[in-house]
Amino acid sequence: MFVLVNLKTYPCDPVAVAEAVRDVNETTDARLAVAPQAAHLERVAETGVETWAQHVDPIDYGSNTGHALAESVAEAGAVGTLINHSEQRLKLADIDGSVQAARRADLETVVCANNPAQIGAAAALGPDAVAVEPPELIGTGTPVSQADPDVVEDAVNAAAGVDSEVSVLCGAGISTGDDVVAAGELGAEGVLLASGVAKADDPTAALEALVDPL
Ligand SMILES: O=C[C@H](O)COP(=O)(O)O
Repeated sequence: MFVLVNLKTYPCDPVAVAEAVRDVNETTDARLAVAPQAAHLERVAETGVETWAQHVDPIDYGSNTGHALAESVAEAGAVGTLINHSEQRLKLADIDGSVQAARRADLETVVCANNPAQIGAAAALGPDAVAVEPPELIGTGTPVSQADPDVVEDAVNAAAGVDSEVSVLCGAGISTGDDVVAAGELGAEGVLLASGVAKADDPTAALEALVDPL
């Protein structure tokens, strides 16, 4: 299972969480990675953890003030990027452009979507993976894999119907090992989570509990 920890803009210490993700990754067969804010990418990548960006824009080098250029994100140490997170929604054409920009910079891609129909559309753009996240469950601690299993299964089927090479993650409310196991049983190859680790008093303990049953 792929466990991708998004730090959003939570007021956590990004390096401390990155070190926890790096260390717990050494103890498990699961693949763990962390997605800090753009301003923290370099410091996080220096810990040796697998580092992801939270977003890249559909742009090339040039006059694009305030945008995230895929090449710069890669130079800062990211090996992958989220695209179209529920908190950073893009138009379809811009999702396509961001996937292409990420590919140009050799960044792995996870395109997020609200529901199975959007997952099918996202999969058609050729990302490495898609992540289904019902917005109403994000940050609630109510896990999508248990509260809304149909949305995960339907997303897995929607992606498979478009491109069987695109793997499916699920996210929203995932915070325990049981939630991750449930996601796997529904066909997800990974989970995207944030508050369960970024807001934990002890991120290492939270991560250990997440991967314990895997
Ligand atoms: O990127 C992560 C997702 O939005 C899930 O967030 P959450 O684990 O706090 O529900």
